[in-house]
Amino acid sequence: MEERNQWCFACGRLNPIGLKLTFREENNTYVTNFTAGPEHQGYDGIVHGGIVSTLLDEIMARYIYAKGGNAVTARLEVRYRQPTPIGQALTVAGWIVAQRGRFYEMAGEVRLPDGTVTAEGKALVAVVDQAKV
Ligand SMILES: CCCCCCCCCC(=O)SCCNC(=O)CCNC(=O)[C@H](O)C(C)(C)COP(=O)(O)OP(=O)(O)OC[C@H]1O[C@@H](n2cnc3c(N)ncnc32)[C@H](O)[C@@H]1OP(=O)(O)O
Repeated sequence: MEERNQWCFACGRLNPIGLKLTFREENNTYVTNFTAGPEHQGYDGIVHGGIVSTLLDEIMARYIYAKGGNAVTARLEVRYRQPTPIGQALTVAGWIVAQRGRFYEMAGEVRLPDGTVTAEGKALVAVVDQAKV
């Protein structure tokens, strides 16, 4: 395992307050599962929008990282369709929409166990030199 970046807030195994996400690829889609707790909420029972945004940011950028690129998010847009509840096993998925040189146009979504999409993401992910990350 690579020793760098183990304190990533979203995926680092050493970060004691991180989300400790793990990932898999299914049918050209990058996927993680996450169950938010009260420490991740804004309003009672509702996942903080910044955490939802983090989940989407991570799934989209890390897909390009997993494919071997030093990926950073250049632009991120989140549509919060409905409140995302804590205490439910969320599925977060991201996929490539298009590639233009070293920029990837990405999309993603957060789903409840019943398939309801609570948030949608769009991102532009850039591949940069290793020295920059
Ligand atoms: C275990 C490790 C975990 C791995 C997964 C990590 C997931 C985390 C994801 C993140 O959150 S990364 C942190 C948040 N993102 C950043 O900190 C990125 C900060 N921004 C940059 O580093 C640079 O702005 C960037 C690399 C995105 C682009 O700078 P460049 O110098 O490479 O691009 P340049 O300025 O030469 O522009 C090239 C083209 O891209 C366009 N461009 C640049 N930045 C853009 C941008 N932000 N949005 C849209 N377009 C952009 C720019 O207009 C131009 O288009 P044209 O050629 O058509 O003129």
